[in-house]
Amino acid sequence: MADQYVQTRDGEESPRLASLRWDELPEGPVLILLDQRRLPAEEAELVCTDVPALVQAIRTLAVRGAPLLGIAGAYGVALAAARGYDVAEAAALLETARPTAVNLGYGVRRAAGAYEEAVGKGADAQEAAAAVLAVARELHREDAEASERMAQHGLVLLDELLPGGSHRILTHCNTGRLVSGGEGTAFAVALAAHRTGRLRKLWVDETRPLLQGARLTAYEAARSGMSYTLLTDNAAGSLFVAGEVDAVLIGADRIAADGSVANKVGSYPLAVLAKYHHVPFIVVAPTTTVDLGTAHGASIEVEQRSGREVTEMPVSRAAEQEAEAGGLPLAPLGTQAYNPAFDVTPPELVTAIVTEEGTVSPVTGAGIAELCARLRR
Ligand SMILES: CSC[C@H]1O[C@H](OP(=O)(O)O)[C@H](O)[C@@H]1O
Repeated sequence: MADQYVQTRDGEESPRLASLRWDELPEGPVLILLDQRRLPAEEAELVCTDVPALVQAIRTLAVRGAPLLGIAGAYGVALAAARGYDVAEAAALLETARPTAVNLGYGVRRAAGAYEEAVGKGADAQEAAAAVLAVARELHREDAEASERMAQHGLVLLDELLPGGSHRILTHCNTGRLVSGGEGTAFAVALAAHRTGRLRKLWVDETRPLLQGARLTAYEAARSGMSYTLLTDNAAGSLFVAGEVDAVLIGADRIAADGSVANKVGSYPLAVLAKYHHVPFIVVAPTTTVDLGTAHGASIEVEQRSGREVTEMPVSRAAEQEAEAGGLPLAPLGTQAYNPAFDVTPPELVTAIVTEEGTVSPVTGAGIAELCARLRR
């Protein structure tokens, strides 16, 4: 499917696009991805028939976003099992495709564990593959349910923090349906506010260099009929000065045990601005993003990406030409660029962390631990 992007009629939500789906074709099982590199100009699908193709899709952000990476990783293990590839090898490849989002490793290990358990109980290859697919589908469903619960917890928090019920929310990167089994994380809260008449404006940071905000969040906001305005990342400060931001809502890729939050680069400066201007800075993430095994934010590995993402503007071209061709130069040839994909916000700058299990505020290690303890009850 390569439909041209359609503008949503005001007030109507366009049908939900599946960011990822499993299918059984005559030639075998496949994982079909909505290629997020081509949005918003083109709703193109990417059909993955093996794990290397899925790893490449993850590395190039054809499929992206912490919760969806966990789901994609689990389906990748299911694809390996269903096609008779070495599952342990596939899991190792998938788990290391991108380093920062903890969800990826969680989804892969949960699926690979189901395979090992099935084989250990005497399952044959087909039965073991079915067990893995069942876990991938369970993870997909759990994330959709988590998304709904985060939206409700987020609405309650906004009502508490912002009486009056007409919110101007600034968001960064993309945290909607395109990164989730459901309606997303931070964007799901904004969507719930929109649906209940509480959203006055969604301010959308473009999110350089890959423009997840301009290309994806604006696309999702348009399809949802929201009132939204795009801004360059460096314009956010003047919005705070103008008193135009009631709250910041962002997602997360990894939350350390002390409450430090790794998220798309540019999140930390927003947290500092929010603190200075006494604006709530709210992180929305499922508990699959919490990593008690990482004690502090300083221990989170921040993915460093190619400088070409900064020095070149991708030029839309047929997917098969994507790999070798360069983009439109934005800097002199040979310019070196610093391109961390994420930054880390310390807990003292975070007003609250909203998860499907409830909200942690103030954000402390003890609060994070208590939240995770609820999971084990
Ligand atoms: C729902 S959290 C999504 C999270 O993932 C994004 O990173 P990327 O686009 O590189 O996968 C960004 O950090 C978002 O907050």
